[in-house]
Amino acid sequence: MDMRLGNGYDVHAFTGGDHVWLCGVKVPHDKALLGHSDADVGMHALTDAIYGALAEGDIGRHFPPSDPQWKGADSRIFLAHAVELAAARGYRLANCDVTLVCERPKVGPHAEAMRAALATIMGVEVHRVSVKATTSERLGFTGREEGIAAQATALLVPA
Ligand SMILES: Nc1ccn([C@@H]2O[C@H](COP(=O)(O)O)[C@@H](O)[C@H]2O)c(=O)n1
Ligand SMILES: C[C@@]1(CO)OP(=O)(O)OP(=O)(O)OC[C@H]1O
Repeated sequence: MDMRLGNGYDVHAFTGGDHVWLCGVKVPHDKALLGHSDADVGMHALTDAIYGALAEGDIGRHFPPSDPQWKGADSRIFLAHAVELAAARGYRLANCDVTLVCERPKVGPHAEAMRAALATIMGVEVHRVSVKATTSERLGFTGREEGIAAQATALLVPA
């Protein structure tokens, strides 16, 4: 079997609130992210990267936003499903890399907790998981702090 590479991208808009969920970590903030689920934009991008590597569509195909079952859902369900699907196809995660794009909140102080949370959900060692962040130099919707974007890459190898 070949190794398989996937990428994922997601955006969620800010709304009123006092925390955001990012890569499985509850980060205090002066806004929240809007979504059908808990709006964990980083976890959604990573989930899509794994589905992409498997050519298994995207998160909305497996967990339709029209389905009330997923209202307010914990995004760990989605990531765990993608990893289970990979295992069922005979693959395991070699490594993954997530980039969060936002001016605020600052991700650096939470990055190690995020790596640990994602590794636990996926059942892999922490060294296989990277989480990093960039601002967009105050440009565009992320620069205006209207929302957060996330991009992820995942490499699957035969189990
Ligand atoms: N939300 C963010 C954004 C950035 N960082 C850290 O700051 C560094 C500099 O950001 P630039 O956009 O100016 O390149 C970046 O490399 C991250 O280490 C962050 O922690 N949280
Ligand atoms: C995750 C799902 C679940 O219903 O809803 P949202 O939280 O809106 O997130 P999105 O990234 O738009 O992906 C679509 C859905 O699958």
